[in-house]
Amino acid sequence: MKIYHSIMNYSKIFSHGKLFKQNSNFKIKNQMSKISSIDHERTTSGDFFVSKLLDSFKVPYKNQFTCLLVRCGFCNNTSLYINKITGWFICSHCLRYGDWSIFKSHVNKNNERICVPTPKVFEAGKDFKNKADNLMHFKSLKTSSKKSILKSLNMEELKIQDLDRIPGLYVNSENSSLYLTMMLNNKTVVGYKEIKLENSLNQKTVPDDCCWGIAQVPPLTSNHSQSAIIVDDFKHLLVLVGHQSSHHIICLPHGVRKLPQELLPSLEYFNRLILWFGNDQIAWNSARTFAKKLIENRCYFIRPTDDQPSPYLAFKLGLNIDKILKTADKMVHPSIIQFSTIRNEVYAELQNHDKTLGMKWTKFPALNKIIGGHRRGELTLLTGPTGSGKTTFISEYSLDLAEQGLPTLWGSFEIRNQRLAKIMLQQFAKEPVHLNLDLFDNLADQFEKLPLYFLTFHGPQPLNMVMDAVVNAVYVYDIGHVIIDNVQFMMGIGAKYDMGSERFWQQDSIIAEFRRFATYSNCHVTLVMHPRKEKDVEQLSINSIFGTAKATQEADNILIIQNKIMESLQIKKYLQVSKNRYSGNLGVMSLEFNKQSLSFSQEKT
Ligand SMILES: Nc1ncnc2c1ncn2[C@@H]1O[C@H](COP(=O)(O)OP(=O)(O)OP(=O)(O)O)[C@@H](O)[C@H]1O
Repeated sequence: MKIYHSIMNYSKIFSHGKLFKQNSNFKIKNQMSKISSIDHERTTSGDFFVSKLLDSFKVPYKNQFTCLLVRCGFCNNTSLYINKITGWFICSHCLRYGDWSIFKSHVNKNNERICVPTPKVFEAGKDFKNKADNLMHFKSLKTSSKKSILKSLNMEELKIQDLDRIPGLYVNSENSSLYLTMMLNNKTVVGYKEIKLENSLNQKTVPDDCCWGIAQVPPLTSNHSQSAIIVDDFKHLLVLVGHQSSHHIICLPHGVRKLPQELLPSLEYFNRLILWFGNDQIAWNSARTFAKKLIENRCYFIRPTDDQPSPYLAFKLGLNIDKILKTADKMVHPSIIQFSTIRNEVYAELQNHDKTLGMKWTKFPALNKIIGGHRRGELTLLTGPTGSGKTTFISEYSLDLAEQGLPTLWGSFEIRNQRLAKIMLQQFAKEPVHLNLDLFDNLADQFEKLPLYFLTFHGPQPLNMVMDAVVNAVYVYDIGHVIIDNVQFMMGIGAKYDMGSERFWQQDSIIAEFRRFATYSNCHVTLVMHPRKEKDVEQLSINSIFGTAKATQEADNILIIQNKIMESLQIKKYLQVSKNRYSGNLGVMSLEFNKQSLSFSQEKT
């Protein structure tokens, strides 16, 4: 079975800048053909077919954690990694890379359409090489310069000689910036981090969108150790290098924001990965999501309690780093557990009670009060009368979270992505963009940096196609929030309200599938649904949701946009929280619409 993946990152479209000024349809089609169409073959159970296909072509492979390792047909080294889930591949020696269809065309000798993969050119690596003439390796600096660097980083207590063993640490000639190289399989420089010493919070990763490597420091005691501690910031890496010597220490290029599949080959060597991120909810969620991608049974986690903060904070508070490392727990628990197994996790949740309530909306404080926040792994239903503003509201609601860094995937089955993006851009700009087109380029530059992705599906789609794209996006882009607008359009029943029993059954299976997906992937799913046809004057309730009771039973949260007709015949709107499984709090939030910014925000401007 061939399944075509249809995900596009809107930033890719905006990167052409003049979307609304030029012939947008043509540009978008062009972009889509590049980004979509990852040719997949899966078994009926949904597993990727790579290994089976390699078997059938008699291609020997070594089964690793996330990839299969094969002999490269171009350079003849056993250094070609194929991702087991997506089929994407790279040879760490000749740097040829591509998607599964390219690889497959090569091994399938009968195939007439052979695509030749091109070696990857790492622009950031070249850029670093150009800079290198003006850089000095940290190890070769004078002691006084090293001390002053540590002072700028507020880490004077670290021993200089410990930092000398970081292979990729450089300083510029003005002693104003540190550079930490990111390597693919410890061989090729593919990117770097630049840290301004006057303010170490001012750091950037090059390339910022998707770096294919990691920073890695080998252990002192034995180079054969296959255990690594993974951190999300260079400061944590420095602290750990100064405090322990038996594990490799790895710094991720994009912190807890994302873990691109392209850097997974660099982590294949390790059979034990200790994930030590900060002790906030975002870090904790990322650790759990990353562990799934890294293969859970080799992952251990430093649970985020007050006495186990991030490595840098632990160092500043004088805590015992070795002791904290010893608490690293396995991610995977057996099917049957006792309280002792989850005791630490429960303690961490109790200690971080406010953080476990979820990510707060900046624009909807009233919603924070009722629901607590936006939590991963939950299913939310949003309904409301036709034209009441469901799309407009959920667009702003999701944008608020994406602006705080939550990778978000939109499935807009009812309106075209261009229209949705236009709404979002107006909400982002807080003013009508069409009245001030000069703002467009600047706005689009900022907007394209948001972790927003859009399914290219429009109109009715089979559930398996949609789920396939969604599951793939979660894997590739670390999506934490999926929005489907709306379920009836996806099913192909548009605004018709007469559902036969088959339709009910179909909708139930869609909801059950998204429920399972949300729980398993620790990803929040928001489904927009039409209500049943009711008289316009009637207030909607949980029972007004389209379909059987399944939808309302499966949902964790139910949000209803209500129209209230005042005596003055004005229509006032409010959002009613009719179900909240987490805390049980129910309530209403008034919705004041600002037509200029298409916003319901309660934020004071
Ligand atoms: N509170 C409001 N007052 C006035 N206009 C609004 C309000 N909310 C949304 N709108 C406008 O109404 C139109 C329809 O909004 P929207 O598409 O968000 O509704 P919807 O409930 O998703 O519609 P549908 O039922 O067709 O899916 C849009 O032009 C939007 O700008």
